[in-house]
Amino acid sequence: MLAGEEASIELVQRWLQRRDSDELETEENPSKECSSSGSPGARAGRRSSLALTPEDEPLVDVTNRSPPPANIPTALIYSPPEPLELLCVFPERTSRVCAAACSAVERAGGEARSLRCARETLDALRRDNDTRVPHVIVVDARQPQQLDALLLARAIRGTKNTQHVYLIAIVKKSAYLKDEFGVLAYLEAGFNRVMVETVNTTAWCAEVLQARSSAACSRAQIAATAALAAAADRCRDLVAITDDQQRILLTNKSWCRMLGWRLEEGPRPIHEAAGGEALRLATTGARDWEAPVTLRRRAAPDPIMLPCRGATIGLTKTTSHIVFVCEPSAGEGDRGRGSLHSIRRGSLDVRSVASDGLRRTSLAKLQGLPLEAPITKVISLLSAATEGAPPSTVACIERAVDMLRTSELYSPQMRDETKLRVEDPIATDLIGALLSREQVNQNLVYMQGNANVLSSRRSSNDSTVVRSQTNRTNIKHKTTGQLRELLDTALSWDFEIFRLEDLTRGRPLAHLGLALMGGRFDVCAALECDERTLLHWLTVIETNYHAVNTYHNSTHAADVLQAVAYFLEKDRLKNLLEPVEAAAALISAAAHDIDHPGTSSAFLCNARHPLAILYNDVSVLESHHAALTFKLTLNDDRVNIFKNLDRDTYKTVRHHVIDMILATEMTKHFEHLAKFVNVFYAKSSGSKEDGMHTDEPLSLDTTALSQPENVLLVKRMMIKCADVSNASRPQKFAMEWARRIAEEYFLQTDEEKAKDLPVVMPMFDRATCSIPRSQIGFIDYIIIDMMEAWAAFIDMPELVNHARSNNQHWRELDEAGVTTLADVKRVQRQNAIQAPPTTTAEPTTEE
Ligand SMILES: Nc1ncnc2c1ncn2[C@@H]1O[C@@H]2COP(=O)(O)O[C@H]2[C@H]1O
Repeated sequence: MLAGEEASIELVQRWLQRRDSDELETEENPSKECSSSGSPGARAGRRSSLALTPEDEPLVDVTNRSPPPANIPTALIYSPPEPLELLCVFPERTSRVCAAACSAVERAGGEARSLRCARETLDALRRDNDTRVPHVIVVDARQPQQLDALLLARAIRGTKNTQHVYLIAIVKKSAYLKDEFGVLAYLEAGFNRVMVETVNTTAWCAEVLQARSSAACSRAQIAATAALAAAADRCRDLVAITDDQQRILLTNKSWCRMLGWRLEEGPRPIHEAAGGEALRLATTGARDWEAPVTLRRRAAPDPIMLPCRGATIGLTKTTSHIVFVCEPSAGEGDRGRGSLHSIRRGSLDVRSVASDGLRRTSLAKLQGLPLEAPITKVISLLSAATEGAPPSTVACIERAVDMLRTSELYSPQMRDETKLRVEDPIATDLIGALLSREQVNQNLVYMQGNANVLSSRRSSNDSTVVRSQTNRTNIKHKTTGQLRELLDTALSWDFEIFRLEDLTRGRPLAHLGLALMGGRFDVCAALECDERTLLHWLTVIETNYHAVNTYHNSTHAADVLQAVAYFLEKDRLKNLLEPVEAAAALISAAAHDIDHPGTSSAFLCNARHPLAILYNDVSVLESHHAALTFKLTLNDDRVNIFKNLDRDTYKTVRHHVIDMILATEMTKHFEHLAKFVNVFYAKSSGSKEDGMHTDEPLSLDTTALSQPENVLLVKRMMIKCADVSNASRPQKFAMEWARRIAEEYFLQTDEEKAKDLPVVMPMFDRATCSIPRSQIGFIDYIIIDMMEAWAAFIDMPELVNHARSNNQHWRELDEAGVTTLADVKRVQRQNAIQAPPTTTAEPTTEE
């Protein structure tokens, strides 16, 4: 093998290893069933994979979803048949399990050898590295005091040329069954599979054959990638490949030679080397482009400008790599080619211009497929409009098309973020944590043996189910005079929610739910269920909120339910929603934060909480709230408010409830808001690019309500606004909610520090955080825009008025030196906010 080839293979391998370790953070098993046997295999496929699930096949490319998938070189990925090589590491010389594995391999025509300790194993791997790397290594993990299997797996993975080796850990059945997430520690250490000890040779035979095939496939993929890297090395074009963060991972020899880089250089930001239009296109989400690039040479002061062709690669919707291929001019390459293109003055997005011959051919082929999405049509129309248009119009349209091609069409960048960052770090912390997932620290060092880093404040999912089924299933609703009087005001915006909390001894949801859902909105009629079932449902839902949470408890659920009920009474919604849709909205509100642990999704991801593993770090809490709502509802006929619905209606209600609960995820805040504004507010033609921040007044246009998908936007907006309506309530309520959420944030920070986890909102430290300033930021950046849009839609100006006046009040408190929880409590006391003690009403239980 040539020295350069070796270097590039090593580079690729390092790069694959890095990718693998990144993936470990995010691609764990989606379900418990998978975690025991199916998933390790699937994961093994993924560890070094360039592909390859059916939905990733090239067909995706033609649907014009962005970014485009790689043109996967499947022809390169083949695995020549080769005899199976097994290495067993068993401390016990006479192990019957080891004997069974070895005899299975011999039966399958392969070769097996066994070693007794980690040192021997690592020595053998290093010694035989180029000649005899086994396909499968089986490690005895049953006696940690004799052999530390996890340590050995890590060491094996750290050895050259072992990415494709299939690692199996052998455990005792009792250990395997003891902990459903126990396999995670093994997977993290680098094992592909955890297997219960067996002396059955047939079982071993099946196991090693599968493992061999997986190892061979993985080896073939690595070899194919190395071949592509070697091809790149032999090109005269300058090639660089970056990751999604625009850090250069791989460069070819021409790149290194011309720019003075070394092949083995680690990841570096592309902007250190390149600039110009090509970089702009690459970083704004274009899929395929040709544009000039400026490249900086280390040895020369002046940059060079070259034509560059590029592509954004991604096997899924997200970009994984960006490829730059820069064409050296005659004087700059090794040898002149004589047919070099001149650098284009303007940029050319290959896919947006129909004059490209190749593309026309493939388009012609694709036109027969029924795959055209509206966005494809829009892009085609815009591209057609460039024909014969003046250059400034072409440039405008090209820019618009670039933007349309990004997958983040509705996620505006926070233009004011810099200002916010400079002005107020507390607001930056809060808004950053609410709006982005980047707070999740993917590089956290895993705390070994502590896969179950549960918040001490949360109860486990399963235990909540049991609790809710066994307790209080037969509650009779008795209201005292005071409570009845209070519930009579349930449809006013200054409803005394905290008084309800007191009067019901922390069980406001069942009482308010019964009054609103059972009473005013007659959810029972809409769902064809009886009131007793509704009461049982409300009770179970309420029981599964954590009373210990200061904010995310059933009082918050009741508050959101009350806000949704209030909104539903507005003419616009009264005339819009069917009874069953109103019922779905109320159900979503009541259940939208069920089993909330009092910590954020980012916290759960950082702590590798089972829910984060289950939901792959995506919409963790919201997915859990929605799933648990249905689990609890369907589990028990006495609770099942949907039991009488026909199949179609049930499906509709389920769809609405899930959609609304998921809409409460704050990372999608601007996406939902932008969709709502774009659909229901007409923009003047002279407005700025994104319409959201234009100074032009927007005028309400409700004609789009005739389309059901737009009604969905209204429902999402309704629950979103209800969810954070606390900041648009009269001052005394807003203040108490702010105190409660701040306390919960502080507790999260305390817990993060205690457990040595990354701190999601470092400014939210109880000793130093200014609560008024957090509220000013929250209202300025989250509340005002949203409430303005919603208030105009449902004709409820007080939403904005309260938000503004609360903002003003927090500013005054800030100026007066109010900072901590104690300060806020003092102000509350001074204002006599808290209601005087009241006699409590008992919802009585009968069994
Ligand atoms: N008054 C407030 N101040 C700061 N953050 C808030 C306030 N009200 C709601 N939030 C945040 O907004 C989020 C909305 O979704 P969650 O209920 O999951 O969690 C909520 C809090 O994190």
